[in-house]
Amino acid sequence: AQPVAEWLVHGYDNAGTRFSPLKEITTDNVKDMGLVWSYNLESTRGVEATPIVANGVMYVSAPWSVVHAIDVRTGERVWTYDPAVPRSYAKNACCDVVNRGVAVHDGLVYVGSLDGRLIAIDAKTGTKTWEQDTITDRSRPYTITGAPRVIKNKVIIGNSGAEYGVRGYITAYDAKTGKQAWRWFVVPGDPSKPFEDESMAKAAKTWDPAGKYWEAGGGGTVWNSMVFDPELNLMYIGTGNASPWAHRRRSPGGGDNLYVASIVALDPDTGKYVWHYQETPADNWDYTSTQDLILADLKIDGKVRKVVMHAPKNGFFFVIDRTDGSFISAKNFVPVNWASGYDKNGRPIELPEARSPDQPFDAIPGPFGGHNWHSMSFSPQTGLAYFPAQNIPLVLAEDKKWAYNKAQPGQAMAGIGWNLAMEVNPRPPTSTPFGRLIAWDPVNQKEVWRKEHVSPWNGGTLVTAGKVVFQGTADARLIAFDASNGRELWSSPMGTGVLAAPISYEVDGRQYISVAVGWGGVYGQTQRASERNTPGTVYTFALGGKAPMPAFTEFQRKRLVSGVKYNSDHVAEGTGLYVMNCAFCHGVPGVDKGGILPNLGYSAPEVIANLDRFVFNGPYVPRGMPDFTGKLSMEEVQKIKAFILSTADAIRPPK
Ligand SMILES: O=C(O)c1cc(C(=O)O)c2c(n1)C(=O)C(=O)c1cc(C(=O)O)[nH]c1-2
Ligand SMILES: [Ca+2]
Repeated sequence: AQPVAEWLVHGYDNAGTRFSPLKEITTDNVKDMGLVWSYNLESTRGVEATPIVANGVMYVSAPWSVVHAIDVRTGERVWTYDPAVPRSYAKNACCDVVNRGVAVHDGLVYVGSLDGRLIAIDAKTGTKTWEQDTITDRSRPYTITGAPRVIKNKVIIGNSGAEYGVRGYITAYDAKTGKQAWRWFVVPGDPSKPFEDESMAKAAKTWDPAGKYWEAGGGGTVWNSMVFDPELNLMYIGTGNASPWAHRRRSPGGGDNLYVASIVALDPDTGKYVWHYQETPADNWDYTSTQDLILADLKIDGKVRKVVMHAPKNGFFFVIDRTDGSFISAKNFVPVNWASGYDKNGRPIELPEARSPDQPFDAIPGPFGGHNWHSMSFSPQTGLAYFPAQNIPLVLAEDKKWAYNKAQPGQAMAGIGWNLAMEVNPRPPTSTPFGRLIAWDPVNQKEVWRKEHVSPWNGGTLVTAGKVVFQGTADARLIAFDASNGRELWSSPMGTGVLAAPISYEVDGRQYISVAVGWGGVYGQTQRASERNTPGTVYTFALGGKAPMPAFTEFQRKRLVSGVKYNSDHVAEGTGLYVMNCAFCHGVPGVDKGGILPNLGYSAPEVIANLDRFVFNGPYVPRGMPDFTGKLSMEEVQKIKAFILSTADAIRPPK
């Protein structure tokens, strides 16, 4: 049993509940909470880390996988460790240069670096003890954004890259020495070569080799969730979407494509596959199952069941038997238009229009998910799970011209190295965006309360024995809710939009709430819901805290670009080129407000006039922008310019 006082593991405990048993802060007195200290993470990109607090020190990772050690009594820096990720590597990260946190075990702090290394740092001194390259194939754009976990003296890490085309796997290393203990691949490799294990031979039967799925890697990356049941001696992971997204392109003859979009149970000693439950068979919509898993024992139909709970991107809340992976129940927690429900065997009942070869589909939830990685919590007191639900509209249509890794004219997303085999937004979406906090009863599979927020992309949650739920929001607040009914009890402004989950811990008999804040992640690259743009900061609160808030920085909106000549005949073609090559980082010119990356509608006229100088081996390549040399022609850049300029003209208020 861990001391209740600290926050030693990513999800608070092995079960990943994010339920703190501390109860000095209650629904009655939370209104008296104030700031105790704040700490500058010196960053401008998404902060997604759950801090770890061990022996009075907070270990938290910032963008670019930089680790900060902070004295929780004073908020002062103990040390920082920068793994010196080459900034040019950012082009390989689909969703910002984020890091979801460190693991701490036996005097060492573990971080996965964006460029794929696992590093052990001395917790006292902040110096490196060992480092391992976790990447099996350096010719592919693998990244790491997830937090490592330590299970039975092994430190375990997965990776990312399924939008680009990689083969997902996880690896365990001896926590002390860094020596590799085991590795489990999520999807099969080239079937003409020997399979790594039996589970891969079994999985290969669910892929059609005519799709040469191994060329694009197959996907199934493990980039977020990992929990552990010591009694059953099983660890559980959630696996990501397939590479490429379009099922017909990677597996033309059909097949479920194991083990993508699944919950998988592994033996933590050997890495051997034990069971799986696939939440989205034959995924076609980027429905990753990497969202936080939570283990609990729930009384269902009069019987206590050992379950794993999950609210993945696909919009259904799952309750699965964690002893053997058998299906208990699934119910949609947001509106869903790809499936009408799940049958008693746990298979989705798909709606036919969801996989049309010819028609664009405005999937609900869209590829950003009905729930993304933002952490879920579960209170055994209320029996409720708390998580941010959302919809972010995006229309997809199968890309018939797709071929792996070939930047050919008209091939969607090839210029940025993505292999989706999908065209994005071939027509404008009609579904409605929303973001809300949901309190969900997993036994009865129903929503108990909700709180609507002003925007999607809100922060993860913490729930405490004081019956308070804490959540940060996209519009830059930290809010306390009554866990039973969702009543808002307290809130504080934050320096910018919040993504990560708060934590709670006790030092010298006092309960603290901390949250690491920095807007970004995939949605935050292009959009924002707050006018604040303060650098990444850790805020720490307690009852009676009286420290002043640090000064907040305002987001500086520039002027809509104007005064550059363009040919309006180019706009139509420029629109498609812009969406395929620019939109994922820079958003819709002038319409999206600009997230953490510049919105090109607000560029200086000189930048747009000379756009080719930025696009072809430009000044931002060393900072992570892709180089479009050989992927776009000079004429195509002229067309992209016309789209940016005409959009700015279209939304400019009349004089
Ligand atoms: O398939 C992958 O390997 C992968 C990786 C990541 C990541 O590492 O951040 C994300 C996603 N997919 C993804 O689909 C997604 O929606 C997403 C959001 C975020 C984020 O940090 O905001 N990361 C990722
Ligand atoms: Ca993905």
